[in-house]
Amino acid sequence: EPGLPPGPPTLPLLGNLHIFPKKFAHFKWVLKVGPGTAIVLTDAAAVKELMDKRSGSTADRPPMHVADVVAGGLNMAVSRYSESWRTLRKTAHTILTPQGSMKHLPIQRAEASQLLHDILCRPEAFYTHIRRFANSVILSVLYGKRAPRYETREATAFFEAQHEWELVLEPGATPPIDLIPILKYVPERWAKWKQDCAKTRKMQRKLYFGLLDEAKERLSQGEENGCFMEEILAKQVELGMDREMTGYLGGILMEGGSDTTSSYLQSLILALVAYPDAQRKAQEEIDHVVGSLRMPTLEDLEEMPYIRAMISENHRFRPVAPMLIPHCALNDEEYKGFLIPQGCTIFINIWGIFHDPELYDDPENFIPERYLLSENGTKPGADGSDLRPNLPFGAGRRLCPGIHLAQNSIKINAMNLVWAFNFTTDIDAQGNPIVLDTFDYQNGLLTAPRPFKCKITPRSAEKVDLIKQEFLEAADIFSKFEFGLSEEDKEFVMRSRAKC
Ligand code: HEM
Repeated sequence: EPGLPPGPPTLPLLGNLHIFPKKFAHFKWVLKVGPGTAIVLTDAAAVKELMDKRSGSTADRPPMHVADVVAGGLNMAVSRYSESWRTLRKTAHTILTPQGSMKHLPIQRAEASQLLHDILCRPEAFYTHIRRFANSVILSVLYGKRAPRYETREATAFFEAQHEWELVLEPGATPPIDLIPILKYVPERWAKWKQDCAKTRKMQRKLYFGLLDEAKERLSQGEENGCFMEEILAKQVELGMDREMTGYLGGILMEGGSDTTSSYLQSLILALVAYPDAQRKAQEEIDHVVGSLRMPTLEDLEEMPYIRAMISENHRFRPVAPMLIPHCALNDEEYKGFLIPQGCTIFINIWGIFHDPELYDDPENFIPERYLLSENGTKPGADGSDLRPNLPFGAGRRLCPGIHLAQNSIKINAMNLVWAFNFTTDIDAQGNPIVLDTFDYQNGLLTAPRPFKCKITPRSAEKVDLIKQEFLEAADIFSKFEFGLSEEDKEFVMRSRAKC
């Protein structure tokens, strides 16, 4: 089409939907998605100009009928640029400020100490320990109620609801309703997608509103513990938040905060195993700054440039959301002579940017040192001025509102893990090393490494003692978040403490 950037030829109706990459995408130009146009930005200068500077024009999301059916348009991450989105977003910001997020540091640290302890007890289950950690932190921060086990009722209900939701969202899972709106009117008995949406809606509502009501109940009983929902409930009218919005805000923050944080940490472990030199350097640094007689604290990170570089490198190497979440143009925009038409979908291909050999030396390898050379890790002579450290968290007005909370979790755990353990290649039943494939990732908007095997061993007896001690001391903090635990949960809590 005249004025649009160059793109591949299109098929009638479905446009380029058939070639839309399901795997890690690394592509540049325009795709036609149905009758609408989709533009992929793989250029930091374009992201800065169009997504950051002209964010007022590019902060919409593409229409998504299934999201309206499942969450009544109140799922903040995919909802249109609307009055209700602004209210949800403003409410999230009032609580998730840098200071607000620091308020939750004690429970984040306590949960991080359980993560170390869980890994110590059952290293082979590290992958689900991490998932539990991330979910329990966000449950505690939002609703004041933790999940001591991966199998704890709320954690399971969340993972199951999330799984259904992801199935609904998977490309090809639903007919192209947003392109052919008449499909909306097919009766439910002939439209499996409608049944799937109804099921997802039911599961999400049961969990989100159930947790909200429990927090409300505890508040009325004078059992508050400073969680996010208590603050919202106290200011509900002033914030313009009704019950529906409050329920769905909790839901999206849980969705946004759970598997993203765990994906990051799972990728970090994958990288540490695959790049033993980087692991060794991080360990040397932390041993020098922290030693074996105490656990690391957030303040220590200031003295650990290598570990800070490793954290940035992990975001670059395996970004959790390689294409962010698609944006949509509210107005026609022009960029370098090309038209970005109103209503077009905009993918921000940060994967492509982060793996651009023009910007990075040897981009396909995990090399923390690059972030010691320049703030954005770019190679000598390359212009990195259009990049910014929080690019993995999104762009413009859609920038991740959970960024401060997420960064605290990442920092604490990155330090803890390299301080506590050696991560090495495991061997299979025949005694051969299990070589990890650092490309073996789950597909989707959000990605995570598929479960993988590695060997995790504590680095010293002193460290084992410190982990146990810190975990025992965390019991006090946990007790404020342990409500309505099942018998199995209680037994696990007792048993794991006794094991110390
Ligand atoms: C490693 C951790 C995390 C990463 C890498 C991450 C990344 C992202 C990205 C890339 C987006 C899309 C931004 C865009 O479209 O431009 C996003 C949106 C969002 N994130 Fe996060 N996130 C993380 C953790 C969290 C946490 C802990 C929370 C909640 C406390 C959260 C809540 C959200 C929400 C609600 C949105 C939707 C915002 C909107 O559309 O207005 N995220 N995140």
